[in-house]
Amino acid sequence: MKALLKHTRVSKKETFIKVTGSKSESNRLLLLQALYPSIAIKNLSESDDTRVLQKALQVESGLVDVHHAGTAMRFLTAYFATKEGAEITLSGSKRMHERPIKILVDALCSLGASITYLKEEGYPPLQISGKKIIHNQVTLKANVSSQYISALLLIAPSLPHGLTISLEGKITSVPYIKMTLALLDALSIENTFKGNTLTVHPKSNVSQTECVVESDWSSASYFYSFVALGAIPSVTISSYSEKSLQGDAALASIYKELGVKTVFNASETSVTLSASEEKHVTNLIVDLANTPDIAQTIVVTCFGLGIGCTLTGLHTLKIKETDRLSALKNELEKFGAQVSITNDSLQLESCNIKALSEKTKETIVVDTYSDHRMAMAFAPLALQFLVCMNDPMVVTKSFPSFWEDIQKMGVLADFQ
Ligand SMILES: O=C(O)C1=C[C@@H](OP(=O)(O)O)[C@@H](O)[C@H](O)C1
Ligand SMILES: C=C(OP(=O)(O)O)C(=O)O
Repeated sequence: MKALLKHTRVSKKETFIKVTGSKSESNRLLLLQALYPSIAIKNLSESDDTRVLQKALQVESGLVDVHHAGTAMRFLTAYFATKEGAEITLSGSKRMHERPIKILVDALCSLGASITYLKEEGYPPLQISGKKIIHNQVTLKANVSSQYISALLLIAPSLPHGLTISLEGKITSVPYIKMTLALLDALSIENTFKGNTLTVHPKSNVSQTECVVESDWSSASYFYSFVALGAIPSVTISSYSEKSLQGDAALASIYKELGVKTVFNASETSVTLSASEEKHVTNLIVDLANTPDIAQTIVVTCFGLGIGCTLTGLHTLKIKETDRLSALKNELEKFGAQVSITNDSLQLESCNIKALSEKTKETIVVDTYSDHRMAMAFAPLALQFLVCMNDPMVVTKSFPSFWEDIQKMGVLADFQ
């Protein structure tokens, strides 16, 4: 399937959008709910990744296919490995079988788990026989993916002696680790994070607790981009609060530099994004090691504004849904951008975007590489170029109503 993106008129009145719950918070809470059924969850994410995890948690033996869902793959590996009696084949999409998992598998096996590789060593699919784990000390590398660490933290309180995790190397995507710990705190599960050591105490039950998931900040990034590129003067999105567990809430300060003002409406738990009077910077320099999922949105916004950017801390992008650094370079160059990449950074040169969009008469076909964020990050360029999106339904991985919601931003997807 393809989608021809049409730029339509929008009413200048303020518009409102309800965004589904954070997929990171939802997936953590679902895992914890499987361990402690007294937890109730509100505003659960409607993403494919959350649905896949929810369904997988019902399975006791046999095949579980998580498709493209990275957190589901990593969290379920730890969950099934420590669930006595579980006999599971855990597989995923072709890309999932290229996303490394050895660091987590080695950590679990050192604790006494039984996990074997069914194809290539270090990668899914996995054969897991759930065991009672009595060890409580583990060491692992922390510079590849924080998901391995969150996976261990989530099952840690269910182990008879809890778990002490020693992290080696520079810790990546730290806010996601802090989110996991904050959710344990919310359930009164004792934990500490000191230097490179994480400790979680055992907990046999959790009292009845209702957890309300904040809406997804990574999904909010696309509205920031639309506002920055002048789609609409202002949009209010819910349900968000100033004190967030999600690292991607850093969007508010990053997009201040890109000309978008953020106002939190505390009583309505919403946030209003509007074009600010302050001019945007002419070159954006930002380290995204804490917020890898908004890299694609930011670079495309900078291109749409005609400004340059230097993004660093991108070492995890190569092992996500696709190699996001190469994908960004390939697709931005189709629009006439000048992009250079290394293993952990991206540099975009400034350009005369008005001249570029006026002289480009042909439709630019954007490939999405089975990556929801490629489709969503590039969609705002339909305000300036004729864009045709290949495989547009990839968005359902995190944001199923994306194409419907962006009609309010003046972009209509004509599916063909
Ligand atoms: O724990 C999580 O919910 C996530 C952690 C991050 O992964 P890495 O730690 O691999 O960067 C992020 O990119 C992913 O979308 C969600
Ligand atoms: C990287 C992502 O997800 P995951 O690693 O969970 O597949 C993402 O949603 O951008």
